[in-house]
Amino acid sequence: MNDTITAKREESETVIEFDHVNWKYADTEIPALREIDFKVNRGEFIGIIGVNDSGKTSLCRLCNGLIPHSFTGELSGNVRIEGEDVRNTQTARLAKRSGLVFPDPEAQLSQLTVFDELAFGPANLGLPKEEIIETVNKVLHLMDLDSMKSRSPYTLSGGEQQRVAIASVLAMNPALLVLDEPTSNLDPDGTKKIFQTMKDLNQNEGITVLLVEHEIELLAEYATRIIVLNQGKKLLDGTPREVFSKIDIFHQIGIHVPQMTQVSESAREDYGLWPNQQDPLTLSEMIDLLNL
Ligand SMILES: Nc1ncnc2c1ncn2[C@@H]1O[C@H](COP(=O)(O)OP(=O)(O)OP(=O)(O)O)[C@@H](O)[C@H]1O
Repeated sequence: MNDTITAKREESETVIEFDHVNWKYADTEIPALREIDFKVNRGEFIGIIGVNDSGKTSLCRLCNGLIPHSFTGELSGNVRIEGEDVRNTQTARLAKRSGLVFPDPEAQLSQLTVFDELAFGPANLGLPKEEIIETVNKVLHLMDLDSMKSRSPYTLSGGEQQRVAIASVLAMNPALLVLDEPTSNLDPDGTKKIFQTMKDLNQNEGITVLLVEHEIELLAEYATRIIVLNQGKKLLDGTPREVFSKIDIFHQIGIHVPQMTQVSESAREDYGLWPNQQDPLTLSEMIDLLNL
């Protein structure tokens, strides 16, 4: 790896910027995304929430140039990844800046061994062999996959396959990791492990994370910022505490807030408890609130 994944990047603070973005697929009437406007700073861990069809996957596709390069439709506004406009930049070049992980890891795997899977992207970029080997070994170690490097990715469990899919994206040394419902096929343990891996990559390796998820409790615990999409529009954007305090809005759009927040709000509304306290987001915050 030229600049290893642990090395500090010199580039600007903004990793990705959506500037009044509208997107409509060619064969549809209603735009999938409308007036989407936000910036992601280096080091953020962003959770994206929304009901079905709210535009989450479309937003992910814009984050690495799949839209507009692999989908036809109408795009207005600008998406810039580390300053480069996705419209004018080849997807191979964008892949070095922003990596996308899909819900179904198997669909993302294609090689005979885990090692080859990780080497595939860097090899396509034409990197020298020694550099590829060094990079792959580093990422295998980082993702705790050393013992599996000679195995076929198809013989691994769902959680292991998802780690390989993430590792193969990391081997491209992106500044931004975009994950579209990566835990949708995993059990609770596998899901928690993916969240913990994301936290480690974010905090220890400086990788900016944008994670589409339905796991509200885990997002409340791990994300530094939450964006809520609804009908293709950005409805809420703020820290988990700011966003999940809008309980009425969550009820309206049909998404639940963290259980502890809901219980705390009911306790205040129905029993007049802790009238001036902030609602907790997690169990440990609830324990603090109860002075246990
Ligand atoms: N390839 C496509 N061609 C045409 N329309 C599409 C395509 N992909 C998505 N759409 C439409 O765009 C809108 C937003 O879909 P998108 O998949 O981005 O939402 P989502 O929030 O990820 O949904 P889900 O949670 O169900 O995956 C929907 O109306 C969907 O039908």
